[in-house]
Amino acid sequence: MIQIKNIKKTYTSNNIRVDALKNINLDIEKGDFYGIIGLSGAGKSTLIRLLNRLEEPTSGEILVEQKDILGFNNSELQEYRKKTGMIFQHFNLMNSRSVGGNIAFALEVANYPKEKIKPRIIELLKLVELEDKIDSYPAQLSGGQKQRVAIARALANHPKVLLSDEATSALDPKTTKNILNLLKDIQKKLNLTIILITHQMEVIRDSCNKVAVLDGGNVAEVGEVVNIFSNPQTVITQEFIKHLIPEEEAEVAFSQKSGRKIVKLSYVGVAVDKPIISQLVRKFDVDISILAGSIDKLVTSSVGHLILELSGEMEKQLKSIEWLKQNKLGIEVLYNG
Ligand SMILES: Nc1ncnc2c1ncn2[C@@H]1O[C@H](COP(=O)(O)OP(=O)(O)OP(=O)(O)O)[C@@H](O)[C@H]1O
Repeated sequence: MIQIKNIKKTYTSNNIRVDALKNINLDIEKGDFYGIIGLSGAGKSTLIRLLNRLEEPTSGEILVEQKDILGFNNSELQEYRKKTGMIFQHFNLMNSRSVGGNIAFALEVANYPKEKIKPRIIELLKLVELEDKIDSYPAQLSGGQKQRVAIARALANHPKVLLSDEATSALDPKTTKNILNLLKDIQKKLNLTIILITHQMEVIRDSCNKVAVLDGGNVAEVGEVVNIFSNPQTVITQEFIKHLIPEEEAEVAFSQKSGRKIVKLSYVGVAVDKPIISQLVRKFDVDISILAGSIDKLVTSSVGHLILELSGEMEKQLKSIEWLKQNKLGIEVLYNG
């Protein structure tokens, strides 16, 4: 649905040159909930601003449904923007207008038929479960409610794509989950493609099926969230994931003893059900202690991590590790005692 090809963006101000995006290639399919994660300065906002043409790239191509959006004339661009909704970290609501008035604005500028505006507002407020707030003003709403209004406004003109620029970053964890659940529901109901940028891996975990990790203007890693979570390839991705499970590291540091090995197993989906530990004990006569464990419930599957301490004869420990590798479980030796 969206192809980003060889995109480069260089800013130059006061003779200082910043290569914000160096060479970005991404393929976003219809119906994806596509996450773009990166540290501050990685180029996330620049990329999303290119997608709705608030910025122009220095070079490269962006195709949306096979159309080159960089070649659009004014009326094509206007039409494209109608079909591309956007939500922001700070909601960007007009304080002088009521909830209904904020949504009406998006419809008015798109020349929506006057008599259909009120029914459309009611329909949108039902979708975001805020029908009773139609006459309230933004100042009377919580952060989560404001973001719901912003979502309703972004959907007013039946967009095909919704761009979310750190839309949950100003919200507490519980409200963040509510908003992500709402976005997932809406995506299914309306068959939307959502592109979400964030600096939080838990947001990716709780909402996206695919993710691109940006680092210094490049794509460090890209793929299905389940693959990236179970087997992150780059240090930057490993760091993002590590932040979700800090307590495991403390356990490992605390448990290091000579003659024992500590391994981390990663397994996906159905592998969660396999009796791995009992098989290991029976086959190799090793002793196993579980130091830590977690299951990340992703949108498409689950990824489990187990941190095990192996003890007993060294040869049996080594054979156990070999067997785990052969069984195609992700295995990393964290401590080689
Ligand atoms: N208008 C601009 N003029 C000059 N440099 C800019 C401009 N906008 C962004 N940059 C620079 O481009 C780089 C990427 O910025 P961008 O805002 O895209 O990153 P980001 O990943 O969204 O960061 P954050 O999470 O902090 O918003 C940064 O070095 C930033 O300073």
